[in-house]
Amino acid sequence: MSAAQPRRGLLIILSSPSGAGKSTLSRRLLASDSNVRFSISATTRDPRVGEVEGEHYYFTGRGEFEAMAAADQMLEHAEVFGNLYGTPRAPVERAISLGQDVLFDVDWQGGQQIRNSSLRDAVVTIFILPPSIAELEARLRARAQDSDEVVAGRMAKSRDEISHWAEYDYVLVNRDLDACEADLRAIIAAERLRRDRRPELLGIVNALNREFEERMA
Ligand SMILES: Nc1ncnc2c1ncn2[C@@H]1O[C@H](COP(=O)(O)OP(=O)(O)OP(=O)(O)O)[C@@H](O)[C@H]1O
Ligand SMILES: Nc1nc2c(ncn2[C@@H]2O[C@H](COP(=O)(O)O)[C@@H](O)[C@H]2O)c(=O)[nH]1
Repeated sequence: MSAAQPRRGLLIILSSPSGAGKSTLSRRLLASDSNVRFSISATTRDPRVGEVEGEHYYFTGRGEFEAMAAADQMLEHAEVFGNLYGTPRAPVERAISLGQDVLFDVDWQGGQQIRNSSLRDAVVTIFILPPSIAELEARLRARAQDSDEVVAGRMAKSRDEISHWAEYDYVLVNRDLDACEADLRAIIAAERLRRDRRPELLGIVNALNREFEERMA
């Protein structure tokens, strides 16, 4: 890696139907990997019990949210389950320019928008499947943070979210949490290696091409 080109962080995107385990996996990863930081989204949804402003989300009104989006301050934004959610752009750009990897918990619409953004070269997308629909519902109910009506709404949307699985680079099944976390770490380790080796590989390929040209001269 040359001094003129500092290593850029990865954008690691996690998507899944609601309740498959993105937040749980994110918490585990963030607790043990100091080079990953979480992208704190803005949302118009009401805070759940225990959710902290600026830690879990930036809780905003619709007007404020729409003004940020109109000012191009969001890397992506979408309506999910009747609320607006979006990723503030500046913290992500700052973190990756410092070489930190950024973890996103976003729905398929957010995943698509980030994958199509100017940062696409550094994006790694991972979709988390539940082992079954019955288990997905059981997890949403066991989390005990949403009303029956909200759980029903999220279950109704889960098929649509799952239909986007093949758009992702990697797909994991979160049956056993420890095993799924291990797979997630393995993906991140491999993607870091791929990014870190790229400058060296480009140098080697350039040298090989020069050699071809010398032989043809
Ligand atoms: N492998 C697992 N086995 C059993 N329970 C799990 C597993 N993974 C997560 N859970 C539990 O399932 C519930 C939902 O998980 P979590 O909140 O992480 O889902 P999520 O995908 O982030 O949902 P949302 O999209 O609604 O934010 C939590 O109570 C969590 O403890
Ligand atoms: N497109 C985006 N989706 C987001 C963002 N932040 C969260 N989400 C997704 O919303 C649902 C519901 O989240 P919850 O916290 O209300 O359970 C879930 O699928 C998240 O992945 C975002 O910034 N952009």
